[in-house]
Amino acid sequence: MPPVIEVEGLTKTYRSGLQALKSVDLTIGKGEIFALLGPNGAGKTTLISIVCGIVTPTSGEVRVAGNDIQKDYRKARQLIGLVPQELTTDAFESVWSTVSFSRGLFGKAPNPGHVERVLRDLSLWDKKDAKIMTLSGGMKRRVMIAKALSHEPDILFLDEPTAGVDVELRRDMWALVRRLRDQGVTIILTTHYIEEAEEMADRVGVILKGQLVVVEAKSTLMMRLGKKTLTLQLQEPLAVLPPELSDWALELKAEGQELEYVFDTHAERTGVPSLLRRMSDLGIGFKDLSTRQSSLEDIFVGLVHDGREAA
Ligand SMILES: Nc1ncnc2c1ncn2[C@@H]1O[C@H](COP(=O)(O)OP(=O)(O)OP(=O)(O)O)[C@@H](O)[C@H]1O
Repeated sequence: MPPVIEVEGLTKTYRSGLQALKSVDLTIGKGEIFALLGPNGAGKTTLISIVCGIVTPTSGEVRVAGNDIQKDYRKARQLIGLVPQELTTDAFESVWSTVSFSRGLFGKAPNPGHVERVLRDLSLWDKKDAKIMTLSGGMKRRVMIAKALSHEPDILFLDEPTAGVDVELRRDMWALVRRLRDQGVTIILTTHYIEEAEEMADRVGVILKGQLVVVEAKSTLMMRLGKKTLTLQLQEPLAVLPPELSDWALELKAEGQELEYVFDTHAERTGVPSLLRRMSDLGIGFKDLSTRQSSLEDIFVGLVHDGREAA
């Protein structure tokens, strides 16, 4: 996959003195769906705003399809569609004219066929003559996406695309993102919703306090950091954990009826067979057992927690 976005040693210190990005390195390949995850204030918007040329970096380099975002700004910017977090559309314009106008801003010749396709893809076709101010919040968000796609960008940035939207729109957006990817568009989305990254992304980057702490293929991230939880449903409830089981990280749940053991699937010894043997020796029987792979959410919570502890 040839690189389409290259970020090297990127830092941003706002005038207030706040360091929002601390030497970020990141390469994104053509046609990837990349999710940038992080809590509020981590630096996600700052990072994408720099790549889109809205915020000036303090130091470092960013290239978009080989074009330096400062020296070759117009070339770089033309390749990018940005759907910002906030809705900023002209209330009095119609959907059709605002989307067509956006295309013109990038110096592209009118192409009513393309605008129609975009509006149809976003279920906006029957609203094409409606004034923006008469649309619902979800529809306005669709218009923002239509604007970002109006000039046929190779790269689409979605800054928290589904914050505050209903389930239906979220599903539509996911479907749209997949279609765009199939057409070869590279997609970078920022999100707080782990489920969004888990559902959509090929790779995930986690940003904490301006530092990109992890960049991994989603599947690798889940495997590398993934833990499994073993739940044993006990035949007889336990009031307390027997001291003989203190070698295992166990927790009693469901009023003593369940025993939960979290283990690392990649550890040389998971501790599961020895735990079961010891329980049998102690006469602690179980009716049923199940295991659950930790989700990206568990991983993320763990990372945020570790990040806070390290800070
Ligand atoms: N124009 C600005 N001037 C000063 N500080 C800013 C400015 N914009 C953002 N910041 C600060 O930079 C840090 C990173 O903000 P940023 O918006 O990039 O985070 P984010 O990860 O996108 O957060 P959120 O998920 O809340 O959108 C925050 O501490 C924020 O307050």
